[in-house]
Amino acid sequence: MALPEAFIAKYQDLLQEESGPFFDSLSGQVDKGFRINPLKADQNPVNLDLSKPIAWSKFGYFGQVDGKGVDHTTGLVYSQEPSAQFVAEVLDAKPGERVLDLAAAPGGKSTQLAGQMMGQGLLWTNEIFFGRAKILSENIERFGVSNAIVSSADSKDLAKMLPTFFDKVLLDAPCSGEGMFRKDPDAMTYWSEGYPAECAERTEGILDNAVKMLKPGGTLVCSTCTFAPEEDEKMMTWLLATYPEFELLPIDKVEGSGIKDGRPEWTDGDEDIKKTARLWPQDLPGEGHFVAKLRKKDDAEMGKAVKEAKYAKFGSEEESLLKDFLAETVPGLDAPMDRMVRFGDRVFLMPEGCPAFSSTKVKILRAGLALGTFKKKRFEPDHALALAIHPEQAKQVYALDLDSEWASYIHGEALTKKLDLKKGFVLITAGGNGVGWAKYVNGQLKNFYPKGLRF
Ligand SMILES: C[S@@+](CC[C@H](N)C(=O)[O-])C[C@H]1O[C@@H](n2cnc3c(N)ncnc32)[C@H](O)[C@@H]1O
Repeated sequence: MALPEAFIAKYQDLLQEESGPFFDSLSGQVDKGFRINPLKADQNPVNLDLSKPIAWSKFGYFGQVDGKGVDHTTGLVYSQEPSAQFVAEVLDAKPGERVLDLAAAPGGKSTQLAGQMMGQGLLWTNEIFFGRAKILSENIERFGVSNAIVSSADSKDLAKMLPTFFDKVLLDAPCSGEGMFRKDPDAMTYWSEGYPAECAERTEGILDNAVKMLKPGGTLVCSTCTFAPEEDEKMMTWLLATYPEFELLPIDKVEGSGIKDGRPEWTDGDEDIKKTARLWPQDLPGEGHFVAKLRKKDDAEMGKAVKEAKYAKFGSEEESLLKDFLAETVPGLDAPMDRMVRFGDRVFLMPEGCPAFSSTKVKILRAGLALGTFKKKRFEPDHALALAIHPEQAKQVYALDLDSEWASYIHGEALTKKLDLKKGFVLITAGGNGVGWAKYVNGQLKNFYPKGLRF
């Protein structure tokens, strides 16, 4: 791998005698990782080995996921580079909190935060580019997240809509990506000597909006996957000088992990910057990352109050259709009528304390848990519901035989089988977790696995 000459010169100068091991590590092997999803009922993977845990990630392991295997398809695992798994651990979202992931696609950190929140509270996950937001939304669905709003918006429009709304905000900034040179050599083609400064300018603009959405007393985590001080330590120095209501918080570097302090000498020399964290590929089995944790002081200004969403009541015919569906298909689901809302023909179970969607500039791709769709005199379950519930919440369940039935189900085929089931919807499971729906009719399980996902 030929590193850009200006990159070599820059890090020889910054790292001095450490630069040898640093450059050597960039031609070393890439360590792959994944996380187990604590939202799922059965947390024992079918095909993955859990013998190599990642020290800094509660549900993280070293290993490579098969993107077409049972573990990935049921949302039991999320494939994520080991160092990247440290970021959400630092934010440490709690059940019941309001959490924003501002630059979230494809969803590595958002799915990890969702696992910390265990379905309680509100996870707002945003991506500026609509195409990437769609991928984020699919990953949120596969992971079985029921309390997320997925949006596509510029941070300035989101900040107008949600001032001082969140307990915790993550900005995983779009950066110069130097930390990914080894994993993704294409990242080098975008790089030039001036690129980190350009990225830093963009990040300042995003941070101007991120800080507005955080409550007084709230926590902000900023991360990058670059080594560039312009986007890391210097960015934090800029933030603290521009927003004096913020202070740095120390990060637990997990003894023995190889995670290092930030470098005061690469910014204004203030020793406080050591509270930030650097993950270097020469020090640990992972790619390059930077993480900073900050607190907005309690006496910081509050923004204008954000209105809570109000939902229209269902007509009596629709309400009874919906109630019958829930009783006959997912009797174990806690779905109060006052949190259900209809968008077109689809019905969603909204997260608690959801704000009103008051800006047309903020496009909402997913709101809470999609329950299903009204079809004339019927109600059909949504694929998202199969991934979000545990098998014991469903009235009828059929566990696929992984050797003889998995491939045909995922391919969209019906299964002909005499089963002790009533006519109606059946949750199909694989490896102990929901993977989709089927309808049992006349000794046949009609396949409801979405056409766009079949393989
Ligand atoms: C480092 S990536 C996020 C990775 C993600 N957090 C994860 O863990 O999967 C940064 C994201 O910022 C988005 N982005 C680019 N320009 C942006 C801008 N001006 N404002 C907000 N986000 C932006 C990129 O499209 C990209 O998805």
